[in-house]
Amino acid sequence: LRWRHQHRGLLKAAQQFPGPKTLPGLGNAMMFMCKPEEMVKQIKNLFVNYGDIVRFWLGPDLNIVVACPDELKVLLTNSKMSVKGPQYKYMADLIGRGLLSGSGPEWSKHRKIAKPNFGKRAIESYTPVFNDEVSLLLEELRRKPHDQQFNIYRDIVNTTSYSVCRTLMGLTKEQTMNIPGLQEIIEESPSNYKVIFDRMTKWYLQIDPVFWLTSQYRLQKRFSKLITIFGKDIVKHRREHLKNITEDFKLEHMEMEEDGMLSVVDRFILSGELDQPTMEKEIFTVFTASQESTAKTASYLLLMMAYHPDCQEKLYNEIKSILGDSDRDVTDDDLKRMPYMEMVLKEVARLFPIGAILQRTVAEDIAIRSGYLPAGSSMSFSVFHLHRDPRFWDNPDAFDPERFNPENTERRHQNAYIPFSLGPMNCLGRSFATKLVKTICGRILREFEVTSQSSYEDLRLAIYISVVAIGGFPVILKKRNSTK
Ligand code: HEM
Repeated sequence: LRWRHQHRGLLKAAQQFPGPKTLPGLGNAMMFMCKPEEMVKQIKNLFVNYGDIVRFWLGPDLNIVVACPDELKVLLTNSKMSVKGPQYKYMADLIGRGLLSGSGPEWSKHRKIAKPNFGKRAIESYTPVFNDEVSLLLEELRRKPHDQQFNIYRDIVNTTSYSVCRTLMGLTKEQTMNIPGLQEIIEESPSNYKVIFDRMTKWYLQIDPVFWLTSQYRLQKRFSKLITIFGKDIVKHRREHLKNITEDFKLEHMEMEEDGMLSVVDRFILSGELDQPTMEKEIFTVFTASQESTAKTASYLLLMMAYHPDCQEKLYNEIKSILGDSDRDVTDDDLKRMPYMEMVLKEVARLFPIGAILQRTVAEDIAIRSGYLPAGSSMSFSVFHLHRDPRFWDNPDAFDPERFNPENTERRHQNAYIPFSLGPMNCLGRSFATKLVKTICGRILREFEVTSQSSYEDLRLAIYISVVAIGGFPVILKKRNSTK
């Protein structure tokens, strides 16, 4: 009763929006007590049954789900919306309250420090490392038994992880190979994302003493130790490296707006703004935000090519016309001349967004349609559902890169496509990810034809923070005759 009295403003404001019936104490939390695969359907039903601005309660948290793209754009670009939602606190155990799950002065300071490494000039400087890592990947793929199906994500995620360590972290190849626990971190990351998502969606796991009794907690604790050691090792290497760099060089490069001569870790150290534990968490944040997302996107792209041989043929012809028959490095110029690759990647990011459901805290009342989002509530949005909303996409579940040809791009709803989110909290690594995915896929598809024993209709998806392919990424690679 006291809670109802204290929050009467929020309760009253909630009445502006339609939504499902609530249970005392739990609100609508039971809605998410389902298999992850069913969650996609549950959320869709909300929009079908209640329209495109819907309220639901996760215990005491009022969530307003906005599914109309124009309103979403206005909201996401509003500075009153630059606070991450309450569900991000379950990420904070592993990654702290900084770049990815934080808000306010700490988030903005860290984002500003890291930003030069994601500018155009910095991204250009990563070309040799990306290509070197993809060459190693190709060697690995050439060794795969002929005609055998395998989960290509497992190979690609090593490439993306090593690429991140050798660019954003500033490590050498040898240092990367010797980071303690790196392989375990790569392998255990997916189950740890699932723990975070389970806590976000299962009300009983949000009660700390209950969570502490679970095997998920033990898994998270073990993982937390691994990432601390990982962060410490990287900081140690970079502190040693920085001892040999002149002060003038450091000053000059710290001031540049776009620059890859210092790594993100160097910038964290030189800024003097982060203490050691915060730095370790931010290092893991950068690592985890980048290696899994790019590996998954590249794997989805290759799987879609296996499922859609006509698209693969078109893409192969484009790649071959630019790279020819030799296994040479892919440059920025090459990538600029691959418009079909761009269309395919956009379609992949439409169907399988990495940030599937996102949330912001409403810091002050914000007008929306004839009402307002009340301060203290959360605004949630499902990028997954927006990208498959039949109001904005014909035959939305079909894979069709032609949606993104210049003519159709002109015609489609501009705000209904937000794979990297929007506004001040949009993705920092967009150009990094796009280039790495294209380099990986361009060189694999030039050398191999990709097929699969399964088909697009067999693909089963679930949402655990990002969109997960339940059966993995099963492909068969066949070397093309013309490649050397
Ligand atoms: C295809 C790959 C990627 C996709 C689709 C993607 C997508 C996203 C999305 C949707 C967000 C918004 C999250 C939110 O609002 O809660 C985000 C945030 C972020 N991403 Fe990415 N991302 C990708 C790759 C990367 C890479 C390579 C990095 C490199 C470090 C990165 C770093 C970040 C960071 C730091 C944020 C937090 C931004 C902030 O809140 O200020 N991402 N990303």
